[in-house]
Amino acid sequence: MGTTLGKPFAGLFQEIEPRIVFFGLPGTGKSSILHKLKTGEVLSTNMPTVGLDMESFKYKNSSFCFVEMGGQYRYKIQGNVPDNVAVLVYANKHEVPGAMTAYEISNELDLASLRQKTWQRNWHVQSSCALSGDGLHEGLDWLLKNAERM
Ligand SMILES: Nc1nc2c(ncn2[C@@H]2O[C@H](COP(=O)(O)OP(=O)(O)OP(=O)(O)O)[C@@H](O)[C@H]2O)c(=O)[nH]1
Ligand SMILES: [Mg+2]
Repeated sequence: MGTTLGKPFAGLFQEIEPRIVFFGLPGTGKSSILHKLKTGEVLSTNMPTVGLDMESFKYKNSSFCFVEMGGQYRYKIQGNVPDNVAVLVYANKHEVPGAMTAYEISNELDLASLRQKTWQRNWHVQSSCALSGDGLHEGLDWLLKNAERM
């Protein structure tokens, strides 16, 4: 699943607070990731997100506002991601036996060639587990560092 970070980091939104669009296949753990980041707790419900949902929280003195797009097919969004955004891919459920590594996923998505074609769009794949919290803050750290450069 991917997140794109907009400006002040110029890009998807022209707002004071950075907004992050969070999308991915259904059931990949988007709501679980946001809940864990916001509360430190494991999300106890197992309900697909209807339409979209928004979660805001602070991390390292920065405010994050995530807009989760429900992953079910009927909520599928069309359109292109602008070039000048930071794109973080959470490779979630990494503790599940047989899960692809971050390296395998970046190969599968052919991120290296994408970086050459649109040099402004910076990508990163972060392995994560929304149950233990592994990798979640590392993803935010990457966003903070890379958004500042845009
Ligand atoms: N094993 C494992 N299960 C996870 C992980 N993250 C989420 N889950 C489980 O995956 C299921 C779906 O999680 P959600 O967070 O609702 O997934 P979602 O991407 O928000 O789904 P939609 O809103 O339908 O797009 C739940 O049963 C979660 O407990 C993880 O890192 N590891
Ligand atoms: Mg959800």
